[in-house]
Amino acid sequence: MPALRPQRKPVVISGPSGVGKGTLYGLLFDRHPDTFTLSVSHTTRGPRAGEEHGVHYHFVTKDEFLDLKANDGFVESAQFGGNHYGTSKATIEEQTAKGKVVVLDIEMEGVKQIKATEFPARYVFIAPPSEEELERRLRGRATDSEESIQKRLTQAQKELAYARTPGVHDRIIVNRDLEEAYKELEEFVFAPESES
Ligand SMILES: Nc1ncnc2c1ncn2[C@@H]1O[C@H](COP(=O)(O)OP(=O)(O)OP(=O)(O)O)[C@@H](O)[C@H]1O
Repeated sequence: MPALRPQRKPVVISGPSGVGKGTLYGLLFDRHPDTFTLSVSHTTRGPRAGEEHGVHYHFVTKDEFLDLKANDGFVESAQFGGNHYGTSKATIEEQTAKGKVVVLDIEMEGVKQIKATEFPARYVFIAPPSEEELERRLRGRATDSEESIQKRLTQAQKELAYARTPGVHDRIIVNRDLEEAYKELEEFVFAPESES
């Protein structure tokens, strides 16, 4: 690996569901222990069994969430199934201050929101080799219903179209061969500022 220290600017990773984002940054975390950390979101939903406050999410009340939002405390936020979710600026700053490179796994609307702020970040999009292969991976994962797979594929088309907009992403990585895609991601996150 390069002797270079990674830049500390947070890395925003996006891409369609099932493309392999989690697999790729999981490898990054395994192979570079203590270098990276996944951003911890805020949510108003209740914790599920085994979920810990401050580890999986910052669990907050709706009032706390809305207060933080009104005070411009989030780089991005959204509502799903009646619950609020958001990435707080303070959380990213605290994690960065601990010496970690914060990785944010964010969907397209969140990417648009972060890009509309002055928040310093590097943007990488993970693309599938083809829509057929994306469908194969979603099915192979065997975690989704048919309806959910169809929804994810429709959403994927929108994400791929947005990702083609010039200037949105600093790097687009096609996840065909996992090791090759991993090498590209590693090279991107370790590149000196001027190159990324
Ligand atoms: N290069 C690759 N070749 C073949 N299969 C892959 C590759 N990368 C990832 N996969 C497989 O594709 C499936 C989806 O990967 P993963 O769950 O990491 O996607 P994701 O983008 O994080 O999805 P989500 O956004 O829904 O969390 C997994 O079963 C994973 O093992």
